[in-house]
Amino acid sequence: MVEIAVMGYGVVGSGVVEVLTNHAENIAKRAKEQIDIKYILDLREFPGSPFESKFTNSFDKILNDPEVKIVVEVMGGLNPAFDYVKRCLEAGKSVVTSNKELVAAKGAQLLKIAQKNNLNFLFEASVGGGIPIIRPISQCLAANDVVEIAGILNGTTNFILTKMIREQMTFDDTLALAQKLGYAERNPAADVEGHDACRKICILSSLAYGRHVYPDQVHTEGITKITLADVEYAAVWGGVVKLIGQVKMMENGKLQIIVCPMFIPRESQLANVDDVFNGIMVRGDSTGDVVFYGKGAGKLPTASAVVADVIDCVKHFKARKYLYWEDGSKDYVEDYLLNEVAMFVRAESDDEDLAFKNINQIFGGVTRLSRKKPANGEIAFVTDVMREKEIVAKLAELEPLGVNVKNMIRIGDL
Ligand SMILES: NC(=O)C1=CN([C@@H]2O[C@H](COP(=O)(O)OP(=O)(O)OC[C@H]3O[C@@H](n4cnc5c(N)ncnc54)[C@H](OP(=O)(O)O)[C@@H]3O)[C@@H](O)[C@H]2O)C=CC1
Ligand SMILES: N[C@@H](CC=O)C(=O)O
Repeated sequence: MVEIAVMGYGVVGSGVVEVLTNHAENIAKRAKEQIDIKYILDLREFPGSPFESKFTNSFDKILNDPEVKIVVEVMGGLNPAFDYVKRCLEAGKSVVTSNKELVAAKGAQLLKIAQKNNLNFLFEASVGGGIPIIRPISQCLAANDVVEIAGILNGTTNFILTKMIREQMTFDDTLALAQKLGYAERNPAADVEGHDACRKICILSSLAYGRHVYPDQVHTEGITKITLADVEYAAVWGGVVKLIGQVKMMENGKLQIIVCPMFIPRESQLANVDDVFNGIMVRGDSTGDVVFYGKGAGKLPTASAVVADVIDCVKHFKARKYLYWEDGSKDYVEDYLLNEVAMFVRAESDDEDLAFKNINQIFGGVTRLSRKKPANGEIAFVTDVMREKEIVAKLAELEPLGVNVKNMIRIGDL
């Protein structure tokens, strides 16, 4: 019998307890040991719960109980999660977490402590919810040099964009529904401002390239500026708008990494990834493109990934699973303004013909887009591929000529 503790009884934590309870027999067969939840840590009390006797609000009780060999951290956030996880590892307990904020900020440090103590620190659920992606990158694709990873990494924003496009639901109503369904972060700004997707691409990059990429090194934009006009222009252009996290290894050894909404062509494998689903494309030098698809958020899909890690810990008490990356460095990530990109631009002008005369002169030609029922003075176009800083400079030149930019969306080469 292996005793474990679950810290956090929210969406994911309650799912973990449910999966471990409902599938106890099969899980025991796969782990070759019975798994017992000895404690559930939460700030709240749950009177009448079938697990009432297991609840505690004392972390020390878990930390100081030598019978507890594995701790599942599903509280979220950095504090006190970092302190608790670090102390559990130092006390000889393996840790499983779904907390991407923690892994993206402190992964290298926690992996080092786990390695030093010959323990496991596993986080399959931290990227892609129920989709297996951490193991495939670290094990199944290990023979490849990873050329690029690009994906729809946030279920909430993909759900919002899908509902806005298909059902004309408002942003606020769709976000409220995503929260009710347990998809959104406790502070949903992390979803809609792109920080959650940023944390996930940082974890994937760190894993694929062996050095920590910190969230503040990644240029990140969310979906709050996307309007139905942009969605219509994407369709006219021949694609859809998706929030994408993308990383490529450059020849100079630096990473090109970004999180932002992109126009992606209808033929792209990611274009039809809708609702709460995530899609992650990993391009290996030997495999070519490998695409992972599934539910990226929600109670049971996420719990499934957490419990799989628990089983793996039980099976590997004496042999560490190899997950590791080194600390990062300041100059590891290329300035995003140096990236080569084509850009969709939506702007406003009093004189459309004059505006396009100036735009064509300054950009040396653009592709003009038009939609049915544009707003008064609305103009839209797609630039050729050039360094992003050149695009920004050219748009700045156009401003005094009466072209006021309303939104810019990168064209994804996916
Ligand atoms: N929801 C999802 O689909 C997914 C979530 N994740 C990640 O999993 C983690 C958990 O997410 P989720 O379950 O949705 O979050 P919830 O907010 O639903 O659950 C967190 C739980 O932890 C409890 N908690 C918070 N701080 C403490 C503390 N100091 N001591 C004890 N208990 C505490 C909370 O209690 P209280 O409510 O009383 O504050 C709450 O019950 C997050 O890191 C999230 O990013 C990952 C993949 C998918
Ligand atoms: N809020 C996240 C939850 C899973 O990681 C999302 O919507 O993807």
